[in-house]
Amino acid sequence: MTKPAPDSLALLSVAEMAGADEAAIASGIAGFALMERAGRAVADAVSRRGRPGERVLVLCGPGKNGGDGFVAARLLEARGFAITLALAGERGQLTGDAGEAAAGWQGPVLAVAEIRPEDHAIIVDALFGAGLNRPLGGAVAALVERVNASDLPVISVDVPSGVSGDSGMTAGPAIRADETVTFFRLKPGHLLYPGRALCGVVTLADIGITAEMVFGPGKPPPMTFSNEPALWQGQLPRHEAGTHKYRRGAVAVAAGGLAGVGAPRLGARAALRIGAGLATIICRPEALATHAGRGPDALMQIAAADGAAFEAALATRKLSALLAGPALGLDAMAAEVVTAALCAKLPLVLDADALTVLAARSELLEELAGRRSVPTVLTPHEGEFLRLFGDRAPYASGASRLVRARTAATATASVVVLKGPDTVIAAPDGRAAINATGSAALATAGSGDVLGGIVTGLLAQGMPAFEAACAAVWLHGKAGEALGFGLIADDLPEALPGALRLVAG
Ligand SMILES: NC(=O)C1=CN([C@@H]2O[C@H](COP(=O)(O)OP(=O)(O)OC[C@H]3O[C@@H](n4cnc5c(N)ncnc54)[C@H](O)[C@@H]3O)[C@@H](O)[C@H]2O)[C@@H](O)CC1
Ligand SMILES: Nc1ncnc2c1ncn2[C@@H]1O[C@H](COP(=O)(O)OP(=O)(O)O)[C@@H](O)[C@H]1O
Ligand SMILES: [K+]
Repeated sequence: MTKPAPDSLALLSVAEMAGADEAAIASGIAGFALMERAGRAVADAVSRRGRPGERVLVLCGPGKNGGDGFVAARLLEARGFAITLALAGERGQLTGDAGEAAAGWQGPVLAVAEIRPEDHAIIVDALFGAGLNRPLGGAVAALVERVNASDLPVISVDVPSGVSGDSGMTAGPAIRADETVTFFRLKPGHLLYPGRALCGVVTLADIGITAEMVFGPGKPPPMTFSNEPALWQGQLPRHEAGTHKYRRGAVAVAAGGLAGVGAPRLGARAALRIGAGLATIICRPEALATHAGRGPDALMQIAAADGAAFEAALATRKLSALLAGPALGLDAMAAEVVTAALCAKLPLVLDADALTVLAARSELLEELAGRRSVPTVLTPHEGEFLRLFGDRAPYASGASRLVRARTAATATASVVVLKGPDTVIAAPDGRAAINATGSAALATAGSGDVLGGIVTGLLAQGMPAFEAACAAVWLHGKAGEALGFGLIADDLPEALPGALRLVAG
């Protein structure tokens, strides 16, 4: 039995956050007390950026997000800030806790159409949060455009107005914040683009909701996480002094012909760097001499002329995991290799050409992967995902990356790594993690081949598939961060020892 994932890394959907609020209220905290603390956290964020006497514009919406804004306005005025407060909607609309918060504000309430953001030093965006249910329109949309054009510091309450907390997506205009103050736990929309970029710095505030209230005994465990080491660090491979190379795991990488000797080698090199004991390239006969003439010398190579020879090669190498895809090719032999790989009883990573070979045949993948008793990991980027699963519901590119990755993982009984600046890792059991390491420096040829090799190397060492994929994505990102711009994919495997030191126990 593995330890459950730490709830501190949980990302809560909007509905789960509403449940957390209810759980807190059921345990005896008044809803208004939560709002009071939320408003105070926002006021504190403003106080850290500004000085008393400065003009602060507080934009309030008609729901509880607006309620937080009214509380912040009251506290900031008491601290000596000069407040302009505008309300999107009618004061009479504000009910419950938000009504109580509005009643505590003694100052004038202006209409949004009258507001000139540029007359202020700081803007608080408390227009819409978890309750956003349609695109911003009318006077509010126009105000949002004026706020964004003002270039003034904006602090958003919970999420930038116009951003979905569940998906990070926008369906119309949205606030571009410098800081977003949110409560208890982050939401997926804080980590998924474009939400992540629109949030600015995210500040997580304690408003009195405790983990015990929300995740205590009898409550469903969280299923969505921020990809941090605490999620998988305990499952990283550990090797005792007496180990030997086969115990550290033997990786094979299925390669193509002469046209693509680089990509599989990047994968194999990464597998060795992450700790696999051996790595062998299985290539077409015409590429064997070229592979043999290239470094590193630790790599081995054998030739296979057809699918049967490939299967035979898999059987002779005491293998622990297989990577198929980088520069595999798209011909009939590549298709045979992919089928053989899916039928072999070996933990498997399918990337690049292997995913394209299966393009628009996701039902074949579902059938073959569904029969496997050992882990399968798919590592598509957006283009490969689209080719494989198409653009229809529930995979349509208009749907959240989190939903699409999860749906694909369940359908294919595989761990799906949907790559991008906000890579999503999803397991067939419903768990998912969103990654935040890395930078645009990783958007370079061969970077994904290295990632495939890292996952394979961790699988070869016996790490469970979801944790292996999460660890690989995080470490790949850290290797990219350490190298920065100027990196090429060849550098990434060499930066893995440094990234590993960050998490070595
Ligand atoms: N107990 C709680 O639930 C807590 C909630 N808090 C705050 O409460 C917020 C959620 O409050 P609500 O559920 O009231 O939701 P919101 O305040 O986000 O929005 C509510 C209202 O806006 C309307 N609306 C949605 N999209 C619109 C659009 N595009 N144009 C015009 N109107 C639109 C909705 O119909 C609804 O009436 C959180 O984001 C957070 O800021 C905090 O006070 C902390 C405690
Ligand atoms: N802007 C970005 N920020 C962070 N990581 C990125 C960014 N763009 C790409 N990456 C990462 O770089 C890798 C690129 O992989 P892939 O698209 O398969 O490239 P290739 O096929 O050239 O190897 C993925 O791990 C992806 O998550
Ligand atoms: K907001």
